[in-house]
Amino acid sequence: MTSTEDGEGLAGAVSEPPSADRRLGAGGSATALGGHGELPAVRGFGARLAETFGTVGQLCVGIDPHDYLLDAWGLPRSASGVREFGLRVVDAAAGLIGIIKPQVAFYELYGAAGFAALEEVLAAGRAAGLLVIADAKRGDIGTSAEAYGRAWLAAGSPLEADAVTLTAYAGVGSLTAVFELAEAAGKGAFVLSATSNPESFALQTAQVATRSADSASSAGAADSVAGAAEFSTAGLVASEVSTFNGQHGTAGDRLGNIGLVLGATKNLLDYGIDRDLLAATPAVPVLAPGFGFQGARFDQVQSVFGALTASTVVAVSRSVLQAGPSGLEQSIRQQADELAEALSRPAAGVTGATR
Ligand SMILES: O=C(O)c1cc(=O)[nH]c(=O)n1[C@@H]1O[C@H](COP(=O)(O)O)[C@@H](O)[C@H]1O
Repeated sequence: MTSTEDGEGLAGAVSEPPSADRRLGAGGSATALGGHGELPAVRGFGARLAETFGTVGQLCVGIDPHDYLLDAWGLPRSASGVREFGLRVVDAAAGLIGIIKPQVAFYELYGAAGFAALEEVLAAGRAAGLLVIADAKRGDIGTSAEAYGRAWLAAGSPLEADAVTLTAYAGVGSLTAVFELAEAAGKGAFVLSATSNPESFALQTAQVATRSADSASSAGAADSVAGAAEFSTAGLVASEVSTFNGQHGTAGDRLGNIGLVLGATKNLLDYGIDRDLLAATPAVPVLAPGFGFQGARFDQVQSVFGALTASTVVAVSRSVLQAGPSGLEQSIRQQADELAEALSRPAAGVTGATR
């Protein structure tokens, strides 16, 4: 009997079949998630995200305990400091907004004790009813990526979150097992496509050719020659994620379960991102960092994201966290109001920001 069969859960499994495809089967199975018999119908991450947008809005507060913020908050630069920092953000966010995004790097800094702190923050966020996006930016060849998926998304895993950020440098296909595991578990993932940092431009706008028939008819494709389509790297990632959502998920859900990271500081057209195609049902959920400290403003959301605006998680970290523990709640409330106000205005242009 494997540990998944005896109910210990995926995270502790030591002898499993070699591929997620085999584990999950065509439609997924409860065994893959450490359960028994048929997989119970789970609510998709896209559906849960859409509900959150409808009830508490699109703001996401990042939990990024930089050293200087720990100092300013009067907390030690240690695992107990980042634990306390994260738990205070969870307390302040609960009831005001619906999504948090702990930045794993600031916990990993403190090794095993940091991960123990992160486990507590993730659990507290989920217990408070928040959607928790673990910003871990994982990715690897398929078999290792699958283990990352289990670590961050499997029910009962110590690091269980509602969604995880992924990198697709090994190819979007290398993440298939994570996508399938996410779907089966009602979880989500956000794959880096056009990142907010200035260094991203050359790599993510580089043109790549593909002969994938699916890709050729999807987002980001430029003129094609004899079945080959030209994509930017960012556009290819977007296309493949969009294709996955189109072939999976629950019919009728407005949002797919697998999303993209698109930086708010970017002109998405420069990156080969076709917002209209990605917004077609099921729309690709977008995680959008880059507001505040990196320069983007809430009044630019509609111009940057266009048709994707209603599918976008608007993420802020330092610009909220700098308010300190005593001003945190007020700062979150204020930013949530400002964002709601900006999104309620009629859209002006759709050409995108310039940075
Ligand atoms: O995946 C992310 O969240 C992410 C992607 C990206 O393109 N740019 C980006 O800034 N991020 C993360 O979003 C957060 C931004 O923090 P602030 O600039 O303080 O709001 C950090 O945790 C980054 O690691």
